[in-house]
Amino acid sequence: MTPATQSEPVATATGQVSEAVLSVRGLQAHVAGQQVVEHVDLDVAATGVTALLGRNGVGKTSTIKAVMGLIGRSGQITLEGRDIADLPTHKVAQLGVGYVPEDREVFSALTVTENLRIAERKGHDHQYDLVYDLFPELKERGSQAAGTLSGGQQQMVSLARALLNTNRVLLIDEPTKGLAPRLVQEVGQVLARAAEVVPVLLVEQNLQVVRDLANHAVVLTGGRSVHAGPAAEFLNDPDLTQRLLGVSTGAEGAV
Ligand SMILES: Nc1ncnc2c1ncn2[C@@H]1O[C@H](COP(=O)(O)OP(=O)(O)OP(=O)(O)O)[C@@H](O)[C@H]1O
Repeated sequence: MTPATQSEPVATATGQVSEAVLSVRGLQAHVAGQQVVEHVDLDVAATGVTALLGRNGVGKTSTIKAVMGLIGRSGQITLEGRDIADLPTHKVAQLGVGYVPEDREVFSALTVTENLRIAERKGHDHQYDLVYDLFPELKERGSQAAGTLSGGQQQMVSLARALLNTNRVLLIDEPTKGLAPRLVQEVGQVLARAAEVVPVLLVEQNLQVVRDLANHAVVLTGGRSVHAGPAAEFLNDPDLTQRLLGVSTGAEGAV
């Protein structure tokens, strides 16, 4: 008998991923009466990291917020084939869509441990072993007020809160923003380990981090998805990155 083979996500001719945990089609979203997402199609691959890229203000954060139901949206959003486009945020989270917001949103006055406790989702297993294995420092600093942590440490708390619950997919918005190079590397390593247990949609401006982590890339311009395909292929095309991101990336190793 032929052993069963694990199927790998394969990019189709249109650049979409044939095996996706989360799929978005024709997404539109509004903030303060303004249409900030015009037409986004994207697939988050069932394994590894899918990067959501684009220049400032093209709608990356708004796309993620729209998936979470945090801003008004229309279009198709499916999680493992289930329609979640009309669900409120708490239901989307309950179904296993984890969200790590750009501004980290830790509760400053609460301790690190309290920040984790408050993130425990009802009806889910809570993976404290995984979290403390990834972030030993958070155990050591359990009784410290989160507001007194450094930016990098607060980012760890934010990631840990999402990883605590068993997610089907994690949406992570600019986790390395404003961090010193050493911390960028540290966060990158944590993300790599996180992506071994849960597929990730990652908004990230640091293209070296994208190069290190992402298998697939979706690129937005002006609220629209305009490119999807293998991340390495995209990053190795200096003309395309210049046109879509405004930066020219070179061959392997040079971002
Ligand atoms: N609360 C708001 N009120 C008005 N306009 C907003 C608001 N939030 C976002 N926008 C606008 O929506 C557009 C998309 O913003 P969004 O934050 O989604 O882009 P982004 O690609 O994530 O940008 P960045 O990379 O700078 O974080 C921008 O033009 C932004 O100015």
